Amino acid sequence: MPRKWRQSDFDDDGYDDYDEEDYYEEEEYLEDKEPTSTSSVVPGQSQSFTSTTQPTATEVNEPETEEGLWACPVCTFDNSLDSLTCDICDTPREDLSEKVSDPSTSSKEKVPFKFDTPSPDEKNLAARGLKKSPIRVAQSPDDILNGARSSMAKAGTSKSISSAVSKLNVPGLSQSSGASTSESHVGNGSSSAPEGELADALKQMNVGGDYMESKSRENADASTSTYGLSLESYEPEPWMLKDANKDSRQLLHLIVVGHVDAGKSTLMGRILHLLGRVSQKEMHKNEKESKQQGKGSFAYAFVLDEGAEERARGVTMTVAVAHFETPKLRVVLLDAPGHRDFVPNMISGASQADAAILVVDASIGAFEAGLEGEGQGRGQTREHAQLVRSLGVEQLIVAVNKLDAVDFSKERFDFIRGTLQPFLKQCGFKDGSLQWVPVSASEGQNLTMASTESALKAWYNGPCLIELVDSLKPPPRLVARPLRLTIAEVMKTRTLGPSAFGGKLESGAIHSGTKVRVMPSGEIATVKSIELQGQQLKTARAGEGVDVGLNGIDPGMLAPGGVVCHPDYPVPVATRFEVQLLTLDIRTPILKGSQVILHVHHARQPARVDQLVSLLDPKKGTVLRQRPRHLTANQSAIVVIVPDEGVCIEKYSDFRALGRIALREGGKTIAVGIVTDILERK
Ligand SMILES: Nc1nc2c(ncn2[C@@H]2O[C@H](COP(=O)(O)OP(=O)(O)OP(=O)(O)O)[C@@H](O)[C@H]2O)c(=O)[nH]1
Repeated sequence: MPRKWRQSDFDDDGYDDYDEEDYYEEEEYLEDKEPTSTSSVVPGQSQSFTSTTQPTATEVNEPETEEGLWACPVCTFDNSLDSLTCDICDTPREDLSEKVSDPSTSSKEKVPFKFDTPSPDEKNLAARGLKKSPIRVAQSPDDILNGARSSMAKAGTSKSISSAVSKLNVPGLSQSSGASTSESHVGNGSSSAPEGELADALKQMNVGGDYMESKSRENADASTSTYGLSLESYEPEPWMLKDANKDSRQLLHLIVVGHVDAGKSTLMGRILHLLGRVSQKEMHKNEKESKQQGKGSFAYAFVLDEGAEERARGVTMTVAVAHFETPKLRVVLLDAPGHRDFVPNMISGASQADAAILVVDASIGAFEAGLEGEGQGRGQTREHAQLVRSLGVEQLIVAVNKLDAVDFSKERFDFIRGTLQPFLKQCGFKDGSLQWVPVSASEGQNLTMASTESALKAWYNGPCLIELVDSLKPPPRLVARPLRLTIAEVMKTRTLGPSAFGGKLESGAIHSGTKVRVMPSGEIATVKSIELQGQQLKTARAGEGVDVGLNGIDPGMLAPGGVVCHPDYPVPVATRFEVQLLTLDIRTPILKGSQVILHVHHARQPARVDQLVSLLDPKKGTVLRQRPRHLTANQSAIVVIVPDEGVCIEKYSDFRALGRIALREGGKTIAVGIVTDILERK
């Protein structure tokens, strides 16, 4: 029933020297702020969960504003009226926007690096937009479509749709209006204010020589894209928005991460079984096979661990994909491998995720091994938490598993929570986006209904795991942006044909017959058919994970890490780009010329650190030093990366999902970062 991504299983850069220490021990560079809202689930209340699997079109998310709250125009978070800026992304409150300083006179310092907070250029954009026009985000998808239709009727052109959409300022739907959100800002030209801001910041840094030369070269290139059109000129077609809100359930990609053997697959296998997504026959088969292999306790894990080697070793190696539904959500479940050898596969899965469950093993010694680590398989609780946050996941459920092994002890649960919470906050998870739940996967306790175990009931009457999942909020979907469909795996099936792939629509939409450009090759192809869980779809929109068959292209042109795009608005294939990095707990300094493995969405390839541009104060973001000689642990810096081959990448401020990177070396993640500029492209 679950699907496996068929990427190469092992990281190719060796693992034996993996070493873990406390990250961020000295410098808390990620600020903690207390958000104002938490789970909407009523403690103790059980809900029914269906397991229907009919694929439907993606909905457009609908930000709502509740009384006594103000909705952030950028991230849609509902803030208390006491907050002058958004608790999530720091955007100033609308009615205070007049007080936002003019970007042209604002400080040219780089702000502290925080994932998913606006970059300096995003902040300026938001500030300008807020000044120009009040932003209303509480529009329903129907309103959006009606507005778009009436605009269209008046003008009789598809152009009106984009202007109607941009007027509505719905995150993910707005185009290039001044009031656009960080996600909807689509400029890449050198003339844009953010670009000027960056150049000014770089001048302030007094960066000279070849670096500035290549910057100005890029600025000249950037005014027109590879195929002659700037992203700002993009207009969505009517079919992209039609029926976009057909399904009342919103789509959520949920990744399950955690240290090896924490019980991730067992937990998810058990949940799928309880929700009726695994037949009795299949379960009997799993029980029989696990017993035969002397691994009786892995019967539920075998629901997701389908590979022969995975079953023989009792270790998840690739990301398994399964689906289930809750009252509010259609959940795409991504079961990630916990073993350190398969972290690259976990990164690939995390780059698609909207939210995560971090599974922690409560057994004595096992929790400690996941966090601090001794011996071979150490510290993936730590590494996974950092990676999912750095890859854009904000909402995290911590499932404290195997509580049966510690007699459902409240003290043990409290100890784990007390130990892990400060670290997760340092990683950038806000208190309000963190939820904790005690569970036992093997005993089936507190998963889809309240626990029946008296030792647990004695001290816990909060929501069960699936209720917490139901309370997660899917992000806005970028339906009205140019198509970006990342390729996760390449396949060949009877129905999809020889040139087929599975991947996620990060933006835009496709239907059969759509012409697309496959990057990095630049080849044009036609969409033959689209499938979701083996069933044909006419249209797929941003947020969907689908399988797509193409006509008119050689299968050799498709590879994981590629991106299928609108023919006129292809993703840049960068050969040199600038990133704002955070180094992790590294023992070997990063030098100019250091060789690394670059990970971005599903792409991974060797790369070189070409320049160390500046070292930043991790708290203030101000430049501490230009051209540092090396980078050590827990530092923030601007660096230039040169991949061995061109890589499909976007500026973080243009398309977040394609602008987050991780650098690994020697089997260890050494730095995470965001793309701030593309300096050279193919
Ligand atoms: N006592 C106890 N054992 C559990 C529980 N959940 C899982 N296990 C056991 O833990 C072992 C590992 O479980 P898996 O589900 O394979 O763990 P995993 O985290 O998916 O492993 P990887 O994906 O390989 O990292 C198996 O023997 C399970 O039976 C639990 O709630 N209680």
